[in-house]
Amino acid sequence: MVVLSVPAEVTVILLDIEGTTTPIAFVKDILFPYIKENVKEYLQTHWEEEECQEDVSLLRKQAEEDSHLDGAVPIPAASENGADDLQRVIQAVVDNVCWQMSLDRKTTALKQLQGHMWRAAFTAGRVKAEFFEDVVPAVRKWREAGMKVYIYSSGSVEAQKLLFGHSTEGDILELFDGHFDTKIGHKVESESYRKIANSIGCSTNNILFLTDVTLEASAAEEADVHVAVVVRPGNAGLTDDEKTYYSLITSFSELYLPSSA
Ligand SMILES: CSCCC(=O)C(=O)COP(=O)(O)O
Ligand SMILES: [Mg+2]
Repeated sequence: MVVLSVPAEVTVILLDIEGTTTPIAFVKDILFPYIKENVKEYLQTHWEEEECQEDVSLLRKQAEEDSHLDGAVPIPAASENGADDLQRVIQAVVDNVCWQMSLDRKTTALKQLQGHMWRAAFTAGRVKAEFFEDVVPAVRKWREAGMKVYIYSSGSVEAQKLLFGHSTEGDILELFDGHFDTKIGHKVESESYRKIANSIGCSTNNILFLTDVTLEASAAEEADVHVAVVVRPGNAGLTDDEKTYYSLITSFSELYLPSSA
């Protein structure tokens, strides 16, 4: 087995979700279709609720920022002009969500609505999150060795908590010291990793970030965070240069912690 030695200065392991702890297929084949199939009905049922109105406002603001993009879908403001007008606005929100999802956008607005929609599916037990089999045993071992373990995903913190709280391995939320999402900044921006270190109360070089996306690894590395790229079945392929440049692991069990020896 290949072993990657974790530098002694590392005290925090920061984990991506999709493609790292969880198969991309679970997100693409279960979580995302749930949104596409249910978004219209969800909006119609919850439209009058404050949370739903906040989600729509955020999506409308994002749509304004996106107006220069090819295919962008504007969301008009709802007026008092009756049911037809309301249906027109709801349809625009649906089209905007579907357009963003077709590009796999990671906007905070999209992720916030998705998190709220998944709540019903997870809490009713209709969806259970899946993890690669090495994930839970490794996280337990790291914690026993004194590591702190955090999550950093584009999925909203609320969605992350649903995922780890309702999984095929039960509720494993207690295994994590905290969660970060795009509210702290995007995963392809170095500044996000500096802010995460600051929020945890450590230096960036105390963190090891595990992700499947090399753009994220590169941003983290620029902030002096240690990185390893996780290669899982179903993940996007890496170029030869990326394979040479990055430390690669195919299972969390390949990480060797000197402190656990
Ligand atoms: C509960 S997280 C849902 C997954 C998701 O929406 C997503 O965008 C995953 O992105 P990641 O940053 O974890 O690769
Ligand atoms: Mg990922």
